[in-house]
Amino acid sequence: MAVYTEVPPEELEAFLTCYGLGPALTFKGIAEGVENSNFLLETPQGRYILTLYEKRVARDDLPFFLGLMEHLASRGIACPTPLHAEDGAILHELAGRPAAMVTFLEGLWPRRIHPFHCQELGTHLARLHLAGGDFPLSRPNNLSVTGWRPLYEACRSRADEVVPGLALELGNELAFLEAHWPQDLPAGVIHADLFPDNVFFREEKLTGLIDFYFACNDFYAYDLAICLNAWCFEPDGAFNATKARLLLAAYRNVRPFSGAELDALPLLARGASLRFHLTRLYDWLNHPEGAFVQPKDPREYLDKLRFHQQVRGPGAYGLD
Ligand SMILES: Nc1ncnc2c1ncn2[C@@H]1O[C@H](COP(=O)(O)OP(=O)(O)O)[C@@H](O)[C@H]1O
Ligand SMILES: N[C@@H](CCOP(=O)(O)O)C(=O)O
Repeated sequence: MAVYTEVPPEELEAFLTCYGLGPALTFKGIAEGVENSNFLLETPQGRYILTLYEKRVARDDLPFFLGLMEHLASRGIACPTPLHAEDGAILHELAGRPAAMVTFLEGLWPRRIHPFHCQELGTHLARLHLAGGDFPLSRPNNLSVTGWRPLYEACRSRADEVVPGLALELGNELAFLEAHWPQDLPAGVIHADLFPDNVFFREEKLTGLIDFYFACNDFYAYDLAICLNAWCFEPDGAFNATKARLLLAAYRNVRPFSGAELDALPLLARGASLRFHLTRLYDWLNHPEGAFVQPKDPREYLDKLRFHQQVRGPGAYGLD
């Protein structure tokens, strides 16, 4: 359940008045999500999502995230559009937290991934990358290679409680990635967390991309590597090369990638595996007793990492 902060009704009413909206016909906390408190709001003017930003989202990053959504939406990307209040600002305060309202997107995220989902995703990811090309703000990826060692060090002493020998295995992988991480692939704004629960579909068409709160500037192909991991493994852990081929082929129909990007994919996929393994491992080892958000299993991403360590070239992802 991701409602960390409750909103008193009188504060909500005053907040909505600032947007020229109101009154709330319904106002419900949304159980899904991890980072922030989200509410579905119905008003006579339509449906909106109200988000209160919790501790893990830095306030200074909010202009980047909200500005990016506005920029992408204005270029036809199916993402939430932030609402401006009557004072012109997007970001306000509610119940003691930074707060914003965005448009509601139709569709549902897929609980079971079919090949057509991967194909649609590839097309829309490439469009997102192109549309972000002239976004004027930038934000470094603090969860790229330089961010992994502090996370590793924070987990190291207890990692073997999760998998015997894990601290050594991760230490070796980290050293390898630090030594070989690419320097100069094509880069720009990436989503950086485009998991199935952040992508909505209706019938077989993609209708929405949400949750831009890890978006940053990094290699475009790293975003693809994140998606390969999140969309192209079956629940039993097997890699599905057909899904990967559809994802990558649809992407390159819109934004062709260079030979260097293609060659780097196995390494980027290892890095993307380590990134999500480490954040999950940290949360697994540090979540408070009785917390209402269940931490995700870090072992899933260890298995993905081990798969990519065996890959010898992009052919394993269904490409030539
Ligand atoms: N713009 C939107 N339109 C429709 N539903 C949304 C929208 N934004 C968020 N949601 C709903 O809220 C849930 C949590 O949102 P998300 O951004 O993933 O939260 P968190 O950042 O806390 O992980 C989503 O799974 C979805 O059900
Ligand atoms: N996608 C990450 C966790 C981030 O959660 P989200 O609800 O903000 O997408 C993972 O699976 O580890």
